[in-house]
Amino acid sequence: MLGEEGRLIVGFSGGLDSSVLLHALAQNDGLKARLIALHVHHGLSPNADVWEAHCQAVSENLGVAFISARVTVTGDGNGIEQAARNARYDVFQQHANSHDLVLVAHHNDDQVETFFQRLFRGSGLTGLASMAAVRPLFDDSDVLLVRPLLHVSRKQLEAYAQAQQLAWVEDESNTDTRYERNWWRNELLPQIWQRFTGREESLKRTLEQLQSDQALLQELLKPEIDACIAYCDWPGTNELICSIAALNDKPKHHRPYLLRGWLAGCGVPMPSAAMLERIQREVIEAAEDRNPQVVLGDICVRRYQQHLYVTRQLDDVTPCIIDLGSNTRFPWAGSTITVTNTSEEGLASGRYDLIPAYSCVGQTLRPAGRPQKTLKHIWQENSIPPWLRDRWPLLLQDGKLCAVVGICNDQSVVVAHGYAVKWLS
Ligand SMILES: Nc1ncnc2c1ncn2[C@@H]1O[C@H](COP(=O)(O)OP(=O)(O)OP(=O)(O)O)[C@@H](O)[C@H]1O
Repeated sequence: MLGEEGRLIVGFSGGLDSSVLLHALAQNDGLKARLIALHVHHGLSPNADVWEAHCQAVSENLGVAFISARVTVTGDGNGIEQAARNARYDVFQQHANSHDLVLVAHHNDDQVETFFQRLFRGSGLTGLASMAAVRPLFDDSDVLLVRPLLHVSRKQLEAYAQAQQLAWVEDESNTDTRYERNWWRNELLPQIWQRFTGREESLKRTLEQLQSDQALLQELLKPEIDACIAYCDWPGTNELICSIAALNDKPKHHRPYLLRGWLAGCGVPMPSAAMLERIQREVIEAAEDRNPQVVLGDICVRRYQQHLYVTRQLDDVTPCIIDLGSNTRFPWAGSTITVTNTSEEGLASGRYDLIPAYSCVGQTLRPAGRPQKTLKHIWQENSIPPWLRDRWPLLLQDGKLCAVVGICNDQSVVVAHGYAVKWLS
């Protein structure tokens, strides 16, 4: 899989698994020159600095390039595990390019733990198929994440580490059974294997079968999913939207699979059957005149003009004064507004109030050569989705509405050399 220019970036925690992976790869001189040990310092453990120093020392001993990246992670319980994983994968993405492979040291015992965790979450085929040996780092990423040790057991890794006299760090949280994975690992799976001695191979085969069933299903569904998907560029909105007409065109029993495929493309990991059912009943089938929505964790699925959208929670906005003559970028509702000089007609430089539309009730605006417009007209004419209307940024000069950012300017403020204003997502 590795092209001539590619590097092998190993996610190196300093634990047993990634220590074995890094050591084994470094035994090959050809690969060693292309190896990078990438450590993510999550700052969650009081020992985080010690682990980082350990990883650096091991890498140097092996003669492997080492990078450490510090991240800030917040949350609690299982939430913090997910937040740490997300932060880690963002770091992997930042350090890799499309020629590189990112390697992590998940092994067969991890795979089995993942399977049982998902079984008790009511996952379907996609979830139960557990971790893929190779997949894109993110759905829209051109970097591959590879798990070369997925068929190797923890016992085999321990045997290798002992034979090679490797030193590794133990994450003290690994014994904390408040974390779901640790409970499976330390409490239940040992009992299962004691009762079903030698059955690891059967479970391995089951998982392989589930993976190939899943791959086949994805291949067969891809053309149908592609037919349902369109692109949009609203701020705070995932760029993939789903056409309800296209969805309804497909057999009813295909629709949950198509919704799942669309949501996976939006980076929403494995929604449950109950969530898909709610999207169908409360959003797709809601009355015509409604603006239905279903909240799933920190995202929201909405309907607008016969399309389904995934939106983030939009940040609050505070009115501010901006100077178009000097500044060019302003944070807004988790987005950024850019104001650029243009030779086309635009706004005169000077000081403006930038306010969200909800605090500008009743104002009207007259685009050049057109009749007076209310904000409602402007939203409708430009198909602005309802959830963005209240937060849309408006520019006021001396208390008078002069521009709906990125959409239109009032004729009174148009000058020959001005500024174009754009709301970036
Ligand atoms: N701090 C870290 N820095 C770099 N890579 C890491 C770090 N922690 C974990 N990894 C990589 O991820 C692999 C899996 O680690 P771990 O099982 O702790 O992570 P996880 O993403 O929480 O996995 P799971 O999905 O199995 O819970 C490790 O073998 C290692 O390759």
